[in-house]
Amino acid sequence: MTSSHRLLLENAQQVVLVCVRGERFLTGSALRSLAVLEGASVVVGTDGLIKAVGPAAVIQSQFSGETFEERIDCSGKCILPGLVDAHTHPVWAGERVHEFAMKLAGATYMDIHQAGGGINFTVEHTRQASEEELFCSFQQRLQCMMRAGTTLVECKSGYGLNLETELKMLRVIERARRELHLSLSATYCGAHSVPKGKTAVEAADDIINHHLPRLKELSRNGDLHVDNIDVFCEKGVFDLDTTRRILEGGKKMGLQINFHGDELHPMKAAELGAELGAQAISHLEEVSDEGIAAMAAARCSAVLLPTTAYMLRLKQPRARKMLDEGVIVALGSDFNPNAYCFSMTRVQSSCLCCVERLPR
Ligand SMILES: N=CN[C@@H](CCC(=O)O)C(=O)O
Ligand SMILES: [Zn+2]
Repeated sequence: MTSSHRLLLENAQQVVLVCVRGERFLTGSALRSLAVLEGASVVVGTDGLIKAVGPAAVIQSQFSGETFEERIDCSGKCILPGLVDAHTHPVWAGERVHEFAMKLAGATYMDIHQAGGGINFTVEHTRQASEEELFCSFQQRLQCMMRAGTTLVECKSGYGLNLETELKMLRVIERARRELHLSLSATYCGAHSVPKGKTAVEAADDIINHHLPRLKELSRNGDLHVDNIDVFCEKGVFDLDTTRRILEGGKKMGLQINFHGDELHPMKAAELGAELGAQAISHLEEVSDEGIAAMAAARCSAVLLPTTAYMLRLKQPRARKMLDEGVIVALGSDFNPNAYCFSMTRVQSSCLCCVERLPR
């Protein structure tokens, strides 16, 4: 009996597989020899999963007599895996274009933040927005990302800070996970900023005593799927101690640690993340040498955000040093109202600024 498949991508000049031995990541010198097949075909099954990849002649004989809903002649073309955007803040209301003028006039990210703008401005607008309104703008943003080649997006909450709005944002992400054709990783980021009227310690207590237990309950019932916990560990936001308490609380309920660290000031966030078994730490413009070594040993991924460093006029993260030390390096667009970039190919080309050339 002949079986039917969704798609045959035939005879591509190149198929980029990245790795062929089931590796979850490549580090160090392995990054110099990506797996690339010349003259190859790909078969996609009716479930949307890849059924076979191999030399065009082999695939042709293996699948002769079988039917495909669609066949695409890929001669002269290159097939790439979908791009992964490992850090975004895509659910929000309230444009912040006025901040660009402030930055051009010399204000730093923290000047705007401390004057009540930045994240605080977005929090006020996001609290007022309806769930439907947030979903519609989020959906449009995800479509722009998909058009730019992204197929998996890490999406953070963090513009609510109170439980009610954090849950509203997570429900919007949950709905997109169920309704849209791309993969999402959901991150609870209730410690994105210290809410007005609270100290960082009070905000941390509220998260640990109220937010996390409610998230646990909703996850247990299958109402929400949250994968990661995040904190903005930064001078004037959450210091190392409050960051540790919040991350440990999240880890205890089964969330992966994936947080903002060592962005504007050296905080020893990388050292903390390595100690806590973090899955990933983002930014790292100010990471120490010891932090890099600790991340490499702990197999903790560095999520670099070169377009943000460019837009905020920060120094670029030391990607070459991280790669040479064996750190797992990933990239993110950091899409947010202050860093409006949908495209991972744009991020990749900006990253050339933070990776010095390899010696030949
Ligand atoms: N640094 C903290 N969070 C975001 C910015 C969010 C915002 O400015 O709204 C970042 O990763 O760059
Ligand atoms: Zn961020």
